[in-house]
Amino acid sequence: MTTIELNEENLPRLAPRPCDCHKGQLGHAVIVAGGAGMGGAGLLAAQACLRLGAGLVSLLTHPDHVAASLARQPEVMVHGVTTAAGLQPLLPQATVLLLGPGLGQTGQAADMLEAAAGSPVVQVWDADALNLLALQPERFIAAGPRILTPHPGEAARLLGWSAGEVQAQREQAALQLARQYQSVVVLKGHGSLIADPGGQLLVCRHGHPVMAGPGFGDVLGGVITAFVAQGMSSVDAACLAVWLHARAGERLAAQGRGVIASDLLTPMRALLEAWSPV
Ligand SMILES: NC(=O)C1=CN([C@@H]2O[C@H](COP(=O)(O)OP(=O)(O)OC[C@H]3O[C@@H](n4cnc5c(N)ncnc54)[C@H](O)[C@@H]3O)[C@@H](O)[C@H]2O)[C@@H](O)CC1
Ligand SMILES: Nc1ncnc2c1ncn2[C@@H]1O[C@H](COP(=O)(O)OP(=O)(O)O)[C@@H](O)[C@H]1O
Repeated sequence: MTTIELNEENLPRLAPRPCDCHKGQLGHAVIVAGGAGMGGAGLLAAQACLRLGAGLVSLLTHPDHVAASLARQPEVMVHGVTTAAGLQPLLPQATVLLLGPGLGQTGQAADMLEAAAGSPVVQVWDADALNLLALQPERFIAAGPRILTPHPGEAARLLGWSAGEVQAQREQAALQLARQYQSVVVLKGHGSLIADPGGQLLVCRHGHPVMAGPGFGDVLGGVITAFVAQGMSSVDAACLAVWLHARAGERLAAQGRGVIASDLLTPMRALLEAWSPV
């Protein structure tokens, strides 16, 4: 097994925007996230997606979260949705989907996930989408290409292993997940790994323990989605997002404990602009 270390020699770049660029060329990310009590997860993902350059971002979330989300981020189009039927009219607008942050694992969440899985666009599966997939893999076969972003606990559920077993053999776990689910996989945690079903494996050796807090994964999901929206391949989007996210965490490390996930947005944008000027 050859593991490629992500570094500035092999890191992909976003293409510069043409001067007549308009938002319709930068993708429409539809994010299905934020069940009862977890509105922040979807909002963090939506903000990150918007801040890393997606053309349009729609957040489909529990109705309880609509007003707060709009107040915090009016550029995001926020819809209160709790059923698969409510989701259907919005899905055809998507050029990329992000499914799962804070979604919950209720029957309605599963129905919404099943409806979204039928979309032909690239689908980023995170958090509760992964937990639901682990419970009923045969129900949630995606119509479009899929990127799975498990942390070690979610990876364990998907593989039927323990989290300890995943951590003891992270590279095998990432490759096995990519093969088993025929998806690009980002196995998160210290030394995040990116695997594809063909057996390609990359590792990011950046990042910092200040990132051990709520919502850091939700932000990563939003960033991957933003890069797919802007035309990157799934593997390139995953690599660039993981690297920027980890490097931004390192930049914040001097602030010590209490760095929060939304703090990543400013340094990630600065790093992206240095790496891939607009
Ligand atoms: N503001 C919000 O609304 C937030 C909502 N969240 C949502 O809360 C739900 C539950 O997600 P959680 O991730 O908290 O719970 P989980 O039960 O999925 O994961 C926690 C467990 O996973 C394992 N694990 C995770 N990372 C690990 C690592 N790096 N090394 C070893 N083991 C590791 C550990 O066993 C840990 O106890 C998800 O839907 C998530 O999206 C979270 O994202 C936190 C923020
Ligand atoms: N100690 C650490 N070193 C490097 N990266 C970390 C560390 N702790 C957390 N991270 C990163 O932060 C993110 C946490 O994601 P996740 O566990 O899904 O959080 P949440 O569900 O709260 O959003 C992952 O991208 C992970 O790689």
